[in-house]
Amino acid sequence: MSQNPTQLPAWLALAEHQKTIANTHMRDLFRADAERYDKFNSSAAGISLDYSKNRITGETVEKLLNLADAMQLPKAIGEMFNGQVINKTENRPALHIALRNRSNREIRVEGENITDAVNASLAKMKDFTARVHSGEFAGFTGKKLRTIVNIGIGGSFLGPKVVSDALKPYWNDGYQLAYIANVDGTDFAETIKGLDVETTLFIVASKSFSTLETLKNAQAARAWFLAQGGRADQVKHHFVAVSTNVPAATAFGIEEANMFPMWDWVGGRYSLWSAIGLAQMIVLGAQTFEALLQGAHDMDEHFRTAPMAQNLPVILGMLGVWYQNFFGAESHAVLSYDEYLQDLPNHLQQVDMESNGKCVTREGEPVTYQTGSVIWGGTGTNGQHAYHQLIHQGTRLIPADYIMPMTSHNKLADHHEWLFANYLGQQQAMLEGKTEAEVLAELLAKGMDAERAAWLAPHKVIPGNRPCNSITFDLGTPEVIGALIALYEHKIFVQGVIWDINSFDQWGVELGKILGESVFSAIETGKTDGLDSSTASLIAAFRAKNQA
Ligand SMILES: O=P(O)(O)OC[C@H]1O[C@](O)(CO)[C@@H](O)[C@@H]1O
Repeated sequence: MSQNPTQLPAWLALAEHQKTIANTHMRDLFRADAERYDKFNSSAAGISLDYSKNRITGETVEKLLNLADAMQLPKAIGEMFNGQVINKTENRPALHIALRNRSNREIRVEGENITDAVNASLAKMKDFTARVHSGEFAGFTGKKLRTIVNIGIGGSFLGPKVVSDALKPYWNDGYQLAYIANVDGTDFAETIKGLDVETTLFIVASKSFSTLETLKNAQAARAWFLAQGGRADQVKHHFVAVSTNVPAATAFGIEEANMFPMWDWVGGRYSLWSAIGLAQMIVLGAQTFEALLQGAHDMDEHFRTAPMAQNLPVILGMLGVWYQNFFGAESHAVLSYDEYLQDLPNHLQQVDMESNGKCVTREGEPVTYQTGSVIWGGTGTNGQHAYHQLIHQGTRLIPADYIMPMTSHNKLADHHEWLFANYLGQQQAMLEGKTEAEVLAELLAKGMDAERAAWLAPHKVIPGNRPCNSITFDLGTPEVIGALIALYEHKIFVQGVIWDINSFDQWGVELGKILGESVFSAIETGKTDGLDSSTASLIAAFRAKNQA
């Protein structure tokens, strides 16, 4: 039997408590307590979290932690870290933490200490990286491989891309890195344009080696390689694979020596720390990649050992539950004031929405409450000239994480000061807003006549009282980026535990894949009997345009 969280006394206490908070404005909470910032602040692994600008009091935090306790969060954390089979529908543990287990703690899966296998894979990645750098592993004409093209999708693309973008200041000189993910010929065509076949290395990154998009793009890359003058027996100089599926990668023409392992106990969306990160290691260098792992490990250790009240993933996760389940919020914005982190919302969309977009409990019973939130976002200040209007004056409550490094890799005039000023200005607007009295006084002071001012004022009122977290760090170093991504991974886990769902399977994406295959065969044969009229008509229209 599942434990329905909504029936727990801890949940009911929160629901009661919410009624008092619902009528409290955060600006009053700040005015009443000069130490509010100090009270709702925590940091770990180079990341500081100021969560004072939330609709909470000390009592709220206590009650949220009671709920975490009642849902046995500490036990669940222990189970994940100890390698228990927590992904029950796929009958496997979820051990991305083992991929960055820098202290070499023993973690056993079916009796085997997987830390050894992880270290061996890392050693193989490092050796390969060194051989690419030195030119020992070279292209078919003997030239050094300088352009790395990662072919993969979902977790074999989004996480790796966040890492390589975030760590651009650390790239080795002379390397290019490109990604091909979509089964849209445009993605392939635009990426391949102008590449030099002699110096291009394709990494086929696919845990399953059966993902349609990746296989189609890998085949297209192989065809391109042959059309550009490469021979079939030279494919091995330009293609390597990261996969659990050795036979499929072998059938593609990749030598077993050039295959890098993956394991069933790593979910695709949590795999950037594994050999799925090979392209990043080549471009960044092994030392930087290991620093990324170290940062994630530091956050893991914090999550595993820190008391709940100071535990960053626990705090972030429980605040999310507070708004999604007790205030009816539907989405959560990730607003990064760091150009290097522009893809973070995309990555978190996959990690969060594929993990917690579930409507049954771990035991398969329908949930009676909201689970995963809609994750969206972008970079500041661009977002301020777009969706911030809705954040400030729309009808929906959208909690937001504002993320920013205190110092910049690219110091330019007073840009960073302005960026930080905007970072804080937006949060102030969310917190304080602007009352009707303030708006009126301003308009009248500007000389507007009283009737026009009274009419205009409601349009300019900003309600405020909209919650946000300030997440800061000194500089986007490899360690910090590792810790930041791990922080969100664990936040998602915390929420999955509270909602009693399995955050590590993804059955919802399977049906569309299967239906895509049957539509494909209908496109080829023209047989649409039994299909709904919309699908059948659109197939007919597509065939009419695409068949000679
Ligand atoms: O690495 P693979 O096996 O090609 O899978 C790619 C992605 O497909 C999914 O299974 C579903 O979209 C993701 O979980 C995964 O990251």
